[in-house]
Amino acid sequence: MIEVQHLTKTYGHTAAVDDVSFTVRPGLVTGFLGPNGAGKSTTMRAILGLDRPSSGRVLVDGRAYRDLVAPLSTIGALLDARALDKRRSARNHLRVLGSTVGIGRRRVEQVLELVGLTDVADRAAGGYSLGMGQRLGIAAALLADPDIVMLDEPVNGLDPDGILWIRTLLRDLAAEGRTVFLSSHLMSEMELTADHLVVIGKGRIIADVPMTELLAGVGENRVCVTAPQADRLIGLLTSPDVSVLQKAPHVLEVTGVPAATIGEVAALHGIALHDLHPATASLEEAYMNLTHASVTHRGTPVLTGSAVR
Ligand SMILES: Nc1ncnc2c1ncn2[C@@H]1O[C@H](COP(=O)(O)OP(=O)(O)OP(=O)(O)O)[C@@H](O)[C@H]1O
Repeated sequence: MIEVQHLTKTYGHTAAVDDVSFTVRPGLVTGFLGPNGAGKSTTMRAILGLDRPSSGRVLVDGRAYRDLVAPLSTIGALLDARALDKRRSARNHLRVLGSTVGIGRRRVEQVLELVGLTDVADRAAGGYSLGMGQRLGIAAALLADPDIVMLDEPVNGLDPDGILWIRTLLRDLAAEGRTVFLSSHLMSEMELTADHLVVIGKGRIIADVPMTELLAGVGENRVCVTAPQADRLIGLLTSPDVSVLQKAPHVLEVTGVPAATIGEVAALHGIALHDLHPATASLEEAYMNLTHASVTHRGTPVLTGSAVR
């Protein structure tokens, strides 16, 4: 378990993290989300004792990181996959890391196999692709078979096969009763991987909720309808309590009427429906709603056509 208690970290006059409290529980995959600069890495660094909190504290299995008896087998972490000696091979990197805590060569070979690096294990890590480097970082995090796994952007640079692999791995680790905590900007991937979410914006916690609860709160009361005669249906559904959004010529999103009622109205007027289902929100949509006010680094739309000239 990881317990973050009233954590504040300031750099100069700026609070990177401001009175943040949450608990990461065993047996679940907990996702850590937030816009760029929200404070995710700062929080993760504080968990590992790499940054000293300005106030508050972080406990890992009940102790501050520096007080852990066996830190590597308590929490395995990947914060920055590039932070390693680039001249060293993956095999040597893991052997050196393992030797500091009595981990033998057999376990090194096991994790190399687990992350799919056995074939390239003797090549210098400096020549690895981004995805291979990530795999090596994940191997290092798992080396001492830790109870808690914490990964900052683990899917960064992984190919589709690698993304599926890490998703399955993290879900399996949680199913074994371990604590899994990961950050990612890939909402679709987080939606498939995490059971619980902690969302941070401008250094403060915006949400600390089960995934199902977050998604249920957004999709409520909306129904997707596909009908070739969508225009006729709009006319029949229009009322002060109902809003109809035409998402495509034949596709409507209706709020305020149950799917069954829409089906009955359509049947009564001989309107064919090609599809009718309650809308489910995506994590991306829920996340955008939550964090809209907390985005500090926003791009501007690309201008096209006459607007450029
Ligand atoms: N060493 C530092 N010195 C000064 N400011 C820092 C330092 N580290 C982080 N910050 C600031 O703290 C804030 C939070 O940064 P942090 O890296 O924790 O965000 P993040 O959520 O991990 O962002 P990203 O998604 O872009 O990785 C940012 O405003 C950042 O500029």
